[in-house]
Amino acid sequence: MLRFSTAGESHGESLVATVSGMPAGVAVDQEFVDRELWRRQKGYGRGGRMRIEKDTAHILSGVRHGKTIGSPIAMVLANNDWKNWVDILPVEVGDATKHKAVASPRPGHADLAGSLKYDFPDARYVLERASARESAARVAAGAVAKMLLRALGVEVASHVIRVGKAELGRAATWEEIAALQLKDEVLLNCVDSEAEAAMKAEVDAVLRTGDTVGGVFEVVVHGLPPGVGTHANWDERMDGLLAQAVMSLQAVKAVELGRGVTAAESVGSAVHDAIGYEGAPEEGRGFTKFSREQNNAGGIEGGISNGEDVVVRGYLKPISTLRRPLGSVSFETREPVKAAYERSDVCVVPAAGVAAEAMVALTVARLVVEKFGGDSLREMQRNFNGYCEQIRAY
Ligand SMILES: Cc1cc2nc3c(=O)[nH]c(=O)nc-3n(C[C@H](O)[C@H](O)[C@H](O)COP(=O)(O)O)c2cc1C
Ligand SMILES: C=C(O[C@@H]1CC(C(=O)O)=C[C@@H](OP(=O)(O)O)[C@H]1O)C(=O)O
Repeated sequence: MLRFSTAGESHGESLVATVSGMPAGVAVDQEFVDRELWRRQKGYGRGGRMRIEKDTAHILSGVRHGKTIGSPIAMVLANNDWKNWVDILPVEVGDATKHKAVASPRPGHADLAGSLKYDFPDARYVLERASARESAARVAAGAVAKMLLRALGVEVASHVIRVGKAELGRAATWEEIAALQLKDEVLLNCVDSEAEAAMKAEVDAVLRTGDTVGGVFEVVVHGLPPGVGTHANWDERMDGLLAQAVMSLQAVKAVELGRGVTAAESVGSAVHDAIGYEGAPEEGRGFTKFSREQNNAGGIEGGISNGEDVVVRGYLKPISTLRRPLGSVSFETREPVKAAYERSDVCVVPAAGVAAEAMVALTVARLVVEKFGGDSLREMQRNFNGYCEQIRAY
């Protein structure tokens, strides 16, 4: 089984990611991993921390001469900011000001719920791990999953379709989304420059007023054959697994598959994707002779991939750290105070999209490993190609 986990606090020495269950023989491209990490750091609206960090994954194990060897892959990502925090982090309980204590919890962050749960006098202990700094480690792990998927012809990419009230307002093609990932400048990771300018204006507005803004990203998986995931058990359905994976990202508050949200207010005949035969789909890899003219299902029916692009949207709430903070209560005096403010992002939709690509890639890779098996990539490719041949002949 393909599994991954992360460790590390935002201002601790390093983040760690481990990935196990990868077949042997997958080429690991360090440049690709670091470019994925670079993409997660970008986007208009990020705070000062992104000028301090330059993320790179140091691979410690599981790779030899540039290829996976079937053993767990461990990666370390240094936190450059750590050196500015070494005297601060070993917190002595009680001295709030000296130790960057966060003693007036921020509504929307993990501060209050986490302090209550773990019996901490100071939310610093909680927010260090709650911080989306952790998503950098997920992106390193996701890059490895992407390299496995790529070896089978499956690609994962994302774009931004809403920031605040500004939206893309049209469907983007796979080619447009794929081309975005190659750009050397990232503004809001939107395929349309006019919509992107409107999104930038949303960020500028909150920058002026000391507020924050959320939005929606879309992750697309291209080239996945039908038959990955299963309807047979609730916890093996691809839709459920993707929803959990993307929802687990910091600040994501809703996940949509295909046109799931608008489908709820439409009639069936307007939603479902009629099935044709002998017409190769315009997009996709033409795995079978069955075709669809539209993809409202988002590439999944019955928890099983149907051969169309898998389309997952993540809805982000606005960032909770506000320059003009909401009301809170002091942990020390229990008096009403303004919530804590510290350096913060104001818009992270493009970065969250990149982190969600990683989560989607890891989820799809896990299901692909389960379906096609194999201890080496060669064995897996043989199984994969044999299955593709079988469904072509269906
Ligand atoms: C890429 C990324 C960067 C983030 N940066 C910040 C930030 O600078 N300040 C902040 O308050 N929240 C930030 N967040 C969101 C918090 O981490 C998140 O709201 C918090 O951990 C509570 O979790 P929840 O929103 O999922 O309930 C960021 C989220 C992502 C995905
Ligand atoms: C460090 C990252 O994002 C951080 C996520 C984050 C939060 O509360 O989630 C708060 C901020 O941390 P800091 O106070 O150190 O600036 C962000 O910068 C990152 O994305 O790599």
